[in-house]
This record gives sequence, C-alpha cells and structure tokens, in this order.
Amino acid sequence: MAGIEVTNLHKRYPDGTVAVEQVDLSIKEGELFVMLGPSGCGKTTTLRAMAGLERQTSGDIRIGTTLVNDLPPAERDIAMVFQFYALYPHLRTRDNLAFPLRAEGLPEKEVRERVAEASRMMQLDALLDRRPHRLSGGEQQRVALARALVRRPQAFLMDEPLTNLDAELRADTRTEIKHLQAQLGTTMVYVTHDQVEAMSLGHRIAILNKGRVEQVGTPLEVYDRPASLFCASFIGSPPMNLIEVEVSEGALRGPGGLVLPPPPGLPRDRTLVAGVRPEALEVTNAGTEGSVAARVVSAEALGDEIIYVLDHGGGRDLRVRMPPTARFATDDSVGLRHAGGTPPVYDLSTEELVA
Ligand SMILES: Nc1ncnc2c1ncn2[C@@H]1O[C@H](COP(=O)(O)OP(=O)(O)OP(=O)(O)O)[C@@H](O)[C@H]1O
Repeated sequence: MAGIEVTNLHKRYPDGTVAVEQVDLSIKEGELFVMLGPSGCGKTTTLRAMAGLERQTSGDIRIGTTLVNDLPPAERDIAMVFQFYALYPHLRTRDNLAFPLRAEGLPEKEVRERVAEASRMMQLDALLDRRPHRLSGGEQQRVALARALVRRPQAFLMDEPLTNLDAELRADTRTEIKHLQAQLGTTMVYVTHDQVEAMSLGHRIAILNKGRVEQVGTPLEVYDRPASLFCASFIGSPPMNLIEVEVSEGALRGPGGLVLPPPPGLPRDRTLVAGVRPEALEVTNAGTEGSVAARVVSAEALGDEIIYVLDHGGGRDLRVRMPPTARFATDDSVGLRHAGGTPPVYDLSTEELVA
C-alpha cells in the first residue's frame, strides 16, 4: 500500500492538445479517491500518467516515497482496470487470473493460492473453467478486477470500469468494488464522469474541469459547499439552483422577492450568486407566510420524490425537491420559500465560492 502524490502535472500531446493544464493531488494511503469530471477534462490522461502509460510533459508523480517519473508501468507496482475488460480471449478464467503472476515468475503453488483467493473474493469459483466468450459483461469485468487483485499491488487505478455494464449490474459491481477496497485497504484511484458513482464510492472526490482540479473534498463537502459555479452545476441531480442575489437589510434577496439567509463575511461590491439545492426550497399553498408567489411549470414524479419546476416571476425557473405526498399540479398557483440552511455564495465574475 502507498499513497500517490501528483505535483504540478502538465500534459501536452504531440498534436498540441493540452489535456492537463495543472494538476496537484495528494492521495492518501488506503484511500478510495475518485477523479470526477466531464468528458475531456483530463481524468484519463492524469490516471495514465500515474500508471506510466503516458509520459507527462512536466511535473512529478510519487507512489509511496518513490519518484516514478522514469519508471515503466511494470515497475510501478500498480494494477490498472479499464473500461474494456482486456481479458485474453483464448484463456480460461483461471489462466487469465494466473497470467500476470506467471509473467512475474511466481512459483506455481503460490500462483494457485493467489488465484483461489481472488476467485473467492470476486465469487468466480463457478466460472474458473470458462473462456471470456462464455461470460457475461459483468462476469468479465469481475474477472478483470480479480486479475488486478491477484497481483496485490500498492495501488489500483480504475478508468470507468463499470461503463459497459447495465444499470443494475453497475450498482452491484460498484458495491463489490467498495467492499473489496475496504477489505484490502489498498489505495484506489477511480476515474468516472458519473457523479452518483463518485458520491457513492469515494472517500474523497477531486472535481476536474479543463485540465485543472476545481475542488477536492469528501462527498458531503463537495455536495454542501461546491468550490465553484462549475462544481455547483456538476454535482447533484437536479443540480443546485444558481440564483443571482443582492444583499440588503441583512438578507440575500433574489428575483421575485425570494429571501435567503446570508452567510457571514459577504463582499459588498460584487455580483453574487447563491447556490440553493432543490431540497432547500419548498412548494407551499399560495399565500403561505414567508412564501413568494409562483406557478408550477412542470412536475416530475419519480416515485420517492417529486421534482417541481417553478416560475416565480423573475430570473430562471427553479427546481424544488418535494416528498411524493406533495399534490401540486402543472399550472397551479403556489407559494415558494427557502427551507434550508445558509447557502454557499459565489462571485459571478470569478465563479468562485466567496462565503
Ligand atoms: N493521444 C492524444 N492525442 C491528442 N489529444 C488527446 C490524446 N488523448 C486525449 N487527448 C485529448 O486530451 C483531452 C483530455 O482527454 P482525457 O481522455 O484525459 O479526458 P477525460 O476527462 O478522461 O475524458 P473522457 O471521460 O472522455 O475519457 C481531450 O481534449 C482529448 O481529446
């Protein structure tokens, strides 16, 4: 086990594309660390640089205390799992698992013991004699994970390993990966563009945008206090309502008369935007005390909740999360009020959190 330090990483591809502008990450030993961001933000390039599959243009990578900049992948003591399973098609499961160990020249007795252990952990015992074409997508990915396990590396690097699985299998395999990591305590870096996956898996999450890290924090931290407008609009489904506000008479005042509690220490001289989660708003009967008048634009019943889109006569429509017992319908005249804690506030020009 080892932590991973990435310092001042910059990657420009030969065609001139800058995939990683500047990335610094400090991944702790034993941590399940998720890199999250939209397509093209530089996640894969950063991970491949850690693995040694891509040489960075500048910057340093340390695995444990070892500077690995000049080490080939095989000497970095890490195991990588890709979105595509990359199993050897002509080998049975047991030989696919044994392959990296035999390549290392381990004695056959130890190879068998390690394969048996990984097979037990990933529940592959019944599949050991099958070749990949007789395995489902989920089973193939479990074999790929087991093949990473058998090597007992210092760290696992995973690049969207669940992308090709259907929704249910994805959720199951996600749980398995989480268990496995907890059981082994091996450092894991996991790349995804799926924020639900990131939130449910990560001890900490780094949010990347345009080749830079915009925020690193626990799932709760990035949910409650996104560090920038980009993070605010990326995390949460539906994401935060971003409401332009003014500070007057000790409150944040939005369009349509909406009033929000102000955080302390607000700058006065800038245009401010409050980030309000859909669950921090409430749809009420029209005229309820403390509410402003609004109209229901749409109602989306999702079974365990209803997402209302409201027009409150100013600015953008707002999204409100309500329990499934709410009974408002499209075109109803209703009330809208804030029912949460102090919202994070951003500077519209720098797009950064200011309070
Ligand atoms: N070999 C390459 N040559 C030139 N440009 C590349 C190369 N590989 C990636 N890029 C570019 O670098 C940028 C970052 O790519 P990267 O694959 O790291 O992003 P990503 O966040 O992992 O995206 P995705 O989720 O789509 O894989 C993109 O603009 C991409 O087109």
